[in-house]
Amino acid sequence: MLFIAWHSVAQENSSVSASHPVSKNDTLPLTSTSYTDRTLLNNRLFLYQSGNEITSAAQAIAAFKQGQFSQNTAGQVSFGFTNAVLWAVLPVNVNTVSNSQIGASLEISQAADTQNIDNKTSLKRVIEIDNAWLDKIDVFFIEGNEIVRREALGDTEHIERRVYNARMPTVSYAFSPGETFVVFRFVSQDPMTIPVYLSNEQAKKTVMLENAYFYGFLYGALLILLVYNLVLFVYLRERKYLLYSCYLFAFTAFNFTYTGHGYWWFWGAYPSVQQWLMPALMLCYITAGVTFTIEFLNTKKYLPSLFAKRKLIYSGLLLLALIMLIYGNQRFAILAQLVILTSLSLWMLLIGILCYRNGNTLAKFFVPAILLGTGGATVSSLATWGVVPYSQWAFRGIELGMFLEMSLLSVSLGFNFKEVYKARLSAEFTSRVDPLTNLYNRRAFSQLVYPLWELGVRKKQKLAVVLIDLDWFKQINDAFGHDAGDRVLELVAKTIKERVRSSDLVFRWGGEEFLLFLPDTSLQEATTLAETLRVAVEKETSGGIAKVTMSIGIASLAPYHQTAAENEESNLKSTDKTNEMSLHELIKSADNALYQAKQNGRNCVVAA
Ligand SMILES: Nc1nc2c(ncn2[C@@H]2O[C@H](COP(=O)(O)OP(=O)(O)OP(=O)(O)O)[C@@H](O)[C@H]2O)c(=O)[nH]1
Repeated sequence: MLFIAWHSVAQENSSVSASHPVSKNDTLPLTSTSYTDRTLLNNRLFLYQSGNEITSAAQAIAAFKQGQFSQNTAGQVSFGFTNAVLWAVLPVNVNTVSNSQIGASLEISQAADTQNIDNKTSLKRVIEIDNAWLDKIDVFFIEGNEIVRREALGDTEHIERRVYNARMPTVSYAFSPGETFVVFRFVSQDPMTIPVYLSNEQAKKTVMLENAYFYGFLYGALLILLVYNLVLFVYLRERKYLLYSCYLFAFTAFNFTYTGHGYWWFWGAYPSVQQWLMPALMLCYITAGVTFTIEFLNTKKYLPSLFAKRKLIYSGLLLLALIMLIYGNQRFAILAQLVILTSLSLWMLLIGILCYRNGNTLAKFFVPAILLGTGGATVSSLATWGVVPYSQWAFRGIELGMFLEMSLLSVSLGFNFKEVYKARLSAEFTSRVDPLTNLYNRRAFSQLVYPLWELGVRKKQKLAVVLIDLDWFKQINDAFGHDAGDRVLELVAKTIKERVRSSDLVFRWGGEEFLLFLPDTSLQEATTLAETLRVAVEKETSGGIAKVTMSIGIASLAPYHQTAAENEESNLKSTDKTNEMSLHELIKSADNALYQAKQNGRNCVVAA
């Protein structure tokens, strides 16, 4: 049936000449129990790399049988950047007769692995090429002299051409008893890393499940970090968080291109998109990395020379994008950007170190984070180039490294959040406090007093306002200097603050004027306190720079007995304007009393 299905496709290639039989040792002996686990097959492949003379699978098999292919005994996985076509042959032998052991294992009862086609028992296996970015992958299955099946698995093909639904190019085949040649033809402008795996269906499913967990965890974590940082951006309005989210997003999108998730899930129906998305998203990732580094490390402050040149850097990236577009060669684009990607990591590292040396505490997270990311990416690149032995974990180095990098950067942004929060609290505090006397300033008045005022009025409590003005203070300044005047003001503030209740609010109301807001205090109690303060300040200052006396005016809110209707109305309008007016009037009244105290010869207390 497979033969019929693919016969028409294979017409041009269908005659295979067999001049020299292949030695038995060269073939892959396949039994129902062999190669069930996922096995890297590269050392069983025969390779032909000497040029582009071979143009069809038939020619490839002929050349193979003439001994023009050489066995990949080193198990080579990486073939670098090459425009050349790479042909590979995998000879497979399902032996049912001569070997009793093999024959015995070929029972129909091994239903998962065997299949009965035309009364012949076949062995079903899955061939997987563990690289999602290869442009063209043609796989031919040749039995006898016939090409019985051909699959086109590269990412320049429409995804619907793939019969096997998997992220990586995969084909499932039932090998008939006897000899089958699997011929591969690879073409790509990207780095040619070609790990070929053989397994049974179950093992393939297990690997897919493992990958689903791995990428589920990776993308889940990246998504959480992205949302977390977006929320922080909305809350804190700090561009750092937005840029970090963009950096995360750019990495994830770029990752989608080379892991094959993008092709598998999104743009498989538009294969030409994939070819340009890879360099385009790599460029986005680089730009996001540069912008994030400049902002995150606050280079404006810690490395101003770099900050001044940032436009030059962005222009360089734009120029690169233009050259790539005009040059129009994906291979060039990928190569150029791989060079820049490596430079980017080293650049980020260098900027991190310089900013750290210039005192940026955030850089102490940034440097190890970039080291982790770069380390992972380097391992992956080296595995891609074949410098370190290929393994799935080496291939995933970039993702693991980036995950660690992103996590560490998130920790540092959390740390930054704490710093920003502390700075904000301190800014809020300083904006409400007078730096000379450490008393509340006038700005803090409405924030602190109105709620207490509203509550006091509502609960019909006693409230008092005390206005204090130092006498002849100008003379102290004139006689001893402004600094000496400041010391006196500090001493007066301290003396007052030490003698009031913690529930009382003390404000520096003007230059040498203080206001005390005393909740739950009657006029009588406020007068007693004012008298105490007047005496204390005179006493405390008499031994210092200059003796200071104070004039004090007091006003109080006698419990304001509202009628039931008024009460209900003020309950409804808790921010009733009349309350504000009343407070204003109360202060005015204290001010009048203070004026009276000045008129009475100063150094006295007058209650309104
Ligand atoms: N050293 C110092 N002086 C201040 C400060 N704020 C206001 N002053 C001074 O306080 C003085 C207030 O002078 P006046 O308003 O004439 O009042 P006065 O000399 O205290 O006289 P009376 O209030 O009438 O008793 C001015 O000389 C201001 O310069 C300050 O923060 N430090």
